[in-house]
Amino acid sequence: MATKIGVLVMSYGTPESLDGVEAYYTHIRHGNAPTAEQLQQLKDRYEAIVGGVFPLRENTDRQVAALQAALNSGSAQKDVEFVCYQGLKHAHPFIEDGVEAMARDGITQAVGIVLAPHYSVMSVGTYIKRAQAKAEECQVGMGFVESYHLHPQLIDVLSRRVSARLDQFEEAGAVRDEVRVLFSAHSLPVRILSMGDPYRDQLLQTSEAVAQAAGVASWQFTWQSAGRTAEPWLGPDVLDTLRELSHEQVKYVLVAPVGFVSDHLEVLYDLDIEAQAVAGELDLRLMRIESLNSDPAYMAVLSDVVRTKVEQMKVSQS
Ligand SMILES: CC1=C(CCC(=O)O)c2cc3nc(cc4[nH]c(cc5[nH]c(cc1n2)c(C)c5CCC(=O)O)c(CCC(=O)O)c4C)C(CCC(=O)O)=C3C
Ligand SMILES: [Fe+2]
Repeated sequence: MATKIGVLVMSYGTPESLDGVEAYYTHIRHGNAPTAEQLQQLKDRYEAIVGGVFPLRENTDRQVAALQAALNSGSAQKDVEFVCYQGLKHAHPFIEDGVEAMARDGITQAVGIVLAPHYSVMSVGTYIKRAQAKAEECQVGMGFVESYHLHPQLIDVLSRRVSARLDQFEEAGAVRDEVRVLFSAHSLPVRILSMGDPYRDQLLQTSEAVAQAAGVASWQFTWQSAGRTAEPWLGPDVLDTLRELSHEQVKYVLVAPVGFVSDHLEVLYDLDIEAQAVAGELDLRLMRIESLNSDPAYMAVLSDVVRTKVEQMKVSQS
C-alpha cells in the first residue's frame, strides 16, 4: 500500500457570505471587532468586485484540488499518495482544522505550503507557526516550504503573463519599451525591515528575474493594499506611484502583482477598480497581468517544491 503524505495547503481565507464578513474581519483584527463604518467599507468592497462575491474561496478550492492531482500524476512516486488538506488563516477550515483532519485520517508525515511565494515573518511565518503548534499537539511530523519566489517555472509563467500583456499594448498602438511595468505586492508595516525580514528582498528578486526573462525595458516595484492602521506601512503605494508616473509623462502602465497568486479583493478591487479609476483620472492606460489561479504551470511549481521538501525530510530522518 502506498504511504500517505499529507499536504497542508494554506491560504489567507475569505468569508463565505456577506454575513460572515464581520467574524472574518474580527479574526484579522486579532479578536477586536471593527467599527460599523470599517465593516461597511469592507462589505462595500466585496460587493463591488466582479466574478462572484468571494472568488478567493473557489480559487483556493480549485488550487488545492489541482495540486493534489498534480502531485499524484506521473510515474515517479507510486509508493506514495499525497493527500491535500486546506488550512486557512482567517476563515473555515482554519489551519488548525486542516492539521486535525490529517491526524484523524491517520497521517503522520506532512508538508505545509502557503499559496504565496514570498516569506515574511508576518505572513507565511505566522501560518507556519500555527500549523507547527497544532502538528506537535496532534503528533504529525511536518516540514514546511517557506518560499518559492525564484522557482524557474514561476519566473517563466509570470514572464509569459507580462509578455502577453505587452503584446496587447503593442497591438493597441503603444511602443513596447514605453510601457512601464509595475511589480506589486501587499504592503506590510515598515518595522519588518528592522526585523531583518526577507519579504522585500524576495519580492525585488522575483521582479528583477521576471523583468529580465520578459525583456522588460522599464520597471519598478510598488506596494499596494496597505492596512488601515496608525503605524507606517511600506511605500510607495501603487496609487501614489501612478500619480508619479503621470508627472513623468508615462502613458502606459502594466501592473504585475507578483505577491499574489489568486483573483481576490486586493487584485479585483484594489487594482481593477481603485487603481484603474485613478489611472483613468490621470489619463494613463492601465492593464494588469492575469492571476495564476490554478494554471498548470503554477501547480507544477507547487508540486515540485512539495516533492523536494519530502525528499529532504526523508534524508534528515535516515
Ligand atoms: C502579506 C499579506 C498578504 C499576502 C500573503 C498572503 O496571502 O498571506 C495578504 C493577503 C490577503 N489579505 C486579504 C484580506 C485582508 N487583509 C487585511 C489586513 C491585513 N493584511 C495583511 C497582510 C497580508 N494580506 C496585514 C498585515 C493586514 C493588517 C491586519 C493584520 O495585522 O493582520 C484585511 C482587513 C482590512 C484591510 O486592512 O484592508 C483584509 C480584508 C486577502 C483576502 C481577500 C479576499 O477575501 O478576496 C488576502 C489574500
Ligand atoms: Fe491582507
